[in-house]
Amino acid sequence: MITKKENNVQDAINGIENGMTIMFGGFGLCGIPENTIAALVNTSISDLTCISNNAGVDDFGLGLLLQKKQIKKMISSYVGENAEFERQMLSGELEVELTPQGTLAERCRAAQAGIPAFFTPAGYGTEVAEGKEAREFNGKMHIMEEAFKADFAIVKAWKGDEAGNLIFKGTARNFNACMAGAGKITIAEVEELVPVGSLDPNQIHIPGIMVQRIFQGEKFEKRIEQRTVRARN
Ligand SMILES: CC(=O)CC(=O)O
Repeated sequence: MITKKENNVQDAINGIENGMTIMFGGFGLCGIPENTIAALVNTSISDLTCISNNAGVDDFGLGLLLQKKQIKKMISSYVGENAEFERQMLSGELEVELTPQGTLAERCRAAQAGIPAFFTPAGYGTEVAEGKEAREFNGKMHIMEEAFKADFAIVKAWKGDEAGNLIFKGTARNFNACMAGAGKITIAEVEELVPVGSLDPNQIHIPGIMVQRIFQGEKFEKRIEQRTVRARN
């Protein structure tokens, strides 16, 4: 059996370089690959294009990479809770491509499944449709969206084994499930890395073939409450 286990996060991120396109799983502050993000923050890697549902908050998630100005472009759906993101976008320092949330998910899933493009009605007649092929299906206009092309996909799971099989917990499944296998190399950080054979095959959400590198994260924060409070204020 080929082991995909990396001994630490530094080994897991080997090969990530300036200017690359990287997908990050997570929704809200749930299921964020935070150990990998922390390791990237400790490098001088810059000019990244990040594909992620959100841009984190000021002190968590992709917000940490934004603070260090390591991101050149964000492709996201929901970006409303990060002051530094807003500042960089309005000043023109950061390129931003906003995309409907379902389209974002499907562009990941298409990349995962090897489907080059698909048609969706979301965004037709808006700025999102600019420059895209439009076609009518069943009396309704659709636009063509292309699968993402990412150098790395970085996901967070609850449990995984050395063959890369993954189990997510609760809502942390979110974008992690459609991003696993959607980059040239998928890195999975897990709360618990277990020997092959110890996961119940019926519980596995992502088969190991989608994952090239796996490691056990050292520290996972519980941040849901903090963001709920911020959002209300
Ligand atoms: C509302 C959302 O789309 C959640 C997020 O911040 O990812």
